[in-house]
Amino acid sequence: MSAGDRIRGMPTADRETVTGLPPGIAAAREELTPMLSQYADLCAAHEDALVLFQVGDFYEAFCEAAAAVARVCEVTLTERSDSTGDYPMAGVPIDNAAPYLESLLDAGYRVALGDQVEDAEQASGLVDRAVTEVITPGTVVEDELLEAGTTNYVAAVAAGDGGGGSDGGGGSDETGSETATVGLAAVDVSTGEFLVTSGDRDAVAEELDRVAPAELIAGPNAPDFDPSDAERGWTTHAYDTGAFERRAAIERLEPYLPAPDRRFDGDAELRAAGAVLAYAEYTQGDDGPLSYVTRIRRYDPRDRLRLDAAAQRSLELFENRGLGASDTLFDALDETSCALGRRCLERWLRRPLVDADAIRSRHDAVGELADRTLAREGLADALGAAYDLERLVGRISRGRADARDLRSLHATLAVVPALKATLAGAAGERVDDETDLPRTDRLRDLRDRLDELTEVRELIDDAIAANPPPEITEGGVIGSGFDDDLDDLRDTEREGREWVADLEAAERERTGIDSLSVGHNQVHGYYIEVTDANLDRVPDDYRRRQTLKNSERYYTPDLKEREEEIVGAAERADALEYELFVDVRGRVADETERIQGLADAIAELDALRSLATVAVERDYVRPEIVDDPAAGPDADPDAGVEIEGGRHPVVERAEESFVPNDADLPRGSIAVITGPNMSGKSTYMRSVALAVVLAQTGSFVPAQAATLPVFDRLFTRVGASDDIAGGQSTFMREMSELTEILHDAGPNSLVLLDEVGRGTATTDGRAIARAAAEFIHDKLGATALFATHYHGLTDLAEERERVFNLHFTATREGGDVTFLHRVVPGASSSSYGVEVAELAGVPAPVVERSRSLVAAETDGSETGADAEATDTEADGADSPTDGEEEDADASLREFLAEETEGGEKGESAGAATDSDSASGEGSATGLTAALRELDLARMTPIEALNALHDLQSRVDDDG
Ligand SMILES: Nc1ncnc2c1ncn2[C@@H]1O[C@H](COP(=O)(O)OP(=O)(O)OP(=O)(O)O)[C@@H](O)[C@H]1O
Repeated sequence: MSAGDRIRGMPTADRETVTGLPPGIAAAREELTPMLSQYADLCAAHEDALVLFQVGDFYEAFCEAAAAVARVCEVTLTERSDSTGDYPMAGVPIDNAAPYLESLLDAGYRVALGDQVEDAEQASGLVDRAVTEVITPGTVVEDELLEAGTTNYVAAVAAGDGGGGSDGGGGSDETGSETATVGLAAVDVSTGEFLVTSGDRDAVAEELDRVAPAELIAGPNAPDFDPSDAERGWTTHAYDTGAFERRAAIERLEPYLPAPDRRFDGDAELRAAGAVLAYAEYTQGDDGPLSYVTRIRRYDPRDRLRLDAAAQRSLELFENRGLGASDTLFDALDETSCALGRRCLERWLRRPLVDADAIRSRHDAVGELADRTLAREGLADALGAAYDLERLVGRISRGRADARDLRSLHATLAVVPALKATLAGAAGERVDDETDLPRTDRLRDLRDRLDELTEVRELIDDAIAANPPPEITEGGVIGSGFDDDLDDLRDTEREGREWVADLEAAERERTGIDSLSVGHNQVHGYYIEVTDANLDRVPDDYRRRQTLKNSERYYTPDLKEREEEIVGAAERADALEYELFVDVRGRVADETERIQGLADAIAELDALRSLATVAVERDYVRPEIVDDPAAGPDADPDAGVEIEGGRHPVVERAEESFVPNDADLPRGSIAVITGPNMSGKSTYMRSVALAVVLAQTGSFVPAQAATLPVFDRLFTRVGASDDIAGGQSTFMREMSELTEILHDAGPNSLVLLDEVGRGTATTDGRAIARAAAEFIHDKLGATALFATHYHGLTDLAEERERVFNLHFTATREGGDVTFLHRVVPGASSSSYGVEVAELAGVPAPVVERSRSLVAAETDGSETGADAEATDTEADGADSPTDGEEEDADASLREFLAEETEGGEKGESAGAATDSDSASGEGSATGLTAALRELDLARMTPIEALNALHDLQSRVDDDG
């Protein structure tokens, strides 16, 4: 579950009552004890957050906030009583806070951690506390709260000052409009990745879908997005409008990059970037700039294949709408070995490339790795040992890394030499005879970027113990031999302990008391214990420390001296270790940029290796990328999609015998695809779109051969997606998606339309489908695949130059239909809807009756047992009657209407194979009248069933 998922459905009222200062505390504010007064101050300073306040080993909340914590975290509500009154209190253990924090985030809270910031033992009076971190869905950095190998962004959107508005945020008329520029900035606080872009409202909305932030902060006058946030999986928080002001943004950005106002494309980007940084810093405890945010990357969404949310959803790139929730394209591609690679692959798939050379460069590398089995395997082994460097370096430079994190960094650096050697052909592999370097530029470049960071590795190796404890303040984190002073202290401590260890034997001998023992406890330290029976033999230099029931405990001046030496040395050693550790961590943090560079190289290498592994194991082929027609005189302006033996990358994993299909779509052409239900139309269309997405991501494609142009946008209108949450009817949603396509598609777009128009009455739907297809062909010039049950649409092939028909076939033997899943030229003649209904378990009487109605309608126009249509038949032989096009799947109502008007259907005299067709017109007409009289809207299911039963008996009687 992403952090964004967690906050869906959070009732707003809940949040309002318990963030900031709880009313119960506010009411008693004047008389609070100093500690609760400190709590009240922190709450008042964090109005949007629920404050958890450190008291000893617990994080506590009070009054209404306590009630919320108790409810959400399912902990007991207790009470704190002091001289000023009783206050409800609830707490969670600091040591095991993660699951409770997760519950609070799940419930939609932002949580401010009010930690003790001075040592309780050193403090005179009240311990100082401060908010060290505000945990929010988009800014969590705790590993326990983040999913491995994913990104977690907080984003900000800001309006520019276009429209003549003030510095505070811009003119409201302009910024609300669809064309005003909106800035978008997003940061992954756990890794430091930072993205900035801008565009009109729609472009930014689309980009937000790709970024998929866990949390969004919106500046003044920033547009509202539709559909709403909740549906898109993030939550929107208001944030200090001052942070969106131009001057404040510039000041905020200056420590990160010089002259920020010249780095961005316009004011809106600057404001969004400044605000998101302000928010990120605020959540990290306002300790100043986040030094690991070193790569602020601005980009133009047009530099990537644009895939809107509908396309991402319907192509099931990251989420599967069906039952097998993990069957997504990403899953099919993900053979990465480490979190860095996984995150990189996800980024690539969210933003496929549009530059032909950049695409080919990825294909080159994938090809080389696909050829080099040994290298692939060697890399997988080495990469499997790599930790998440991006998050590690984030923690290191935030000063939150412990010694184990540094060891993890070390372990990752330790694999770099192996990665380089493997790329250059270790294990006796022949790579490049002359250079011993990878064959492709891309892998050579990657090899150069694999920075071994030898000094950092050696520093950690020398400084940090091999198996350090999780705490960094209690010693044991620094290895021996690193610091002379520390070694001396440890020697002193060790010698002292040895002396104590020997003391028992020495004293037994000196005193002659065999039962004498030497021990230690937390309160009294070292002691010599003598039982009462031997007290007369206690020497004079023994000083009494403690009296027990049957014995006395003593110390000697020597023992005391040694003890002080041991304790002193241990304390100083712990303190020195901490200092040394912080110093080492700081020196490692100084190399943040280099470590991030290495992380990028490892990530890319793993992503490429994953693509190569998939290519080999699933038999993908390198697609040939044809140049953009604008690229030069050699480019073929019509070069379109040519796929031989293409497969659907996800469906083929579930289907044992997937049937490969070809696709030949010149640029600007429209394939109208007809065929029975369940025959494979949607799967086919998606296979083509997924081949495009895969190719532009840098992957090979599931086919025998493929030549593909570079598309810049991909649109889909696939399936009926209900939008109940968004309050839109299915048909309304369908039409708004269609609107977007008809507005924005162009010659470099690929458009998938699946059964457009089916959400409304057949006549209207058919008209809309046809008009849309004509518009796409005549005006937009986009390349399109159009699956439809409106067979009339197949006439377009005769009327328009670049429209052609494809259909899917099935065979029928007796009553059984077998889908061949094979696409062939021409249009189909049958929908086999009744057979699919039967497969789905519709009761036999209804199936039989439907069959007889269909037979009556077609009246022998079917060709026979083999339902496969010939081209002539398909492209027009099912000629319209009364000037109307005929649909093989015309609804029952339409059929009945036409039938009573006495319309004779079909001109061919071929006999239908189904025996029911013999039931003939006479009985069908009588039944029709009976059917027509039924008032379905007023019938209960039982009445309907009875009516059906009557009708059936009449058929039997007639029969
Ligand atoms: N090429 C293929 N090889 C094998 N099985 C396939 C193939 N294409 C589709 N299928 C199987 O057939 C099922 C139905 O396919 P699909 O949803 O594409 O049909 P459709 O023609 O779009 O149906 P409808 O018109 O009802 O929407 C798929 O779930 C898949 O299991």
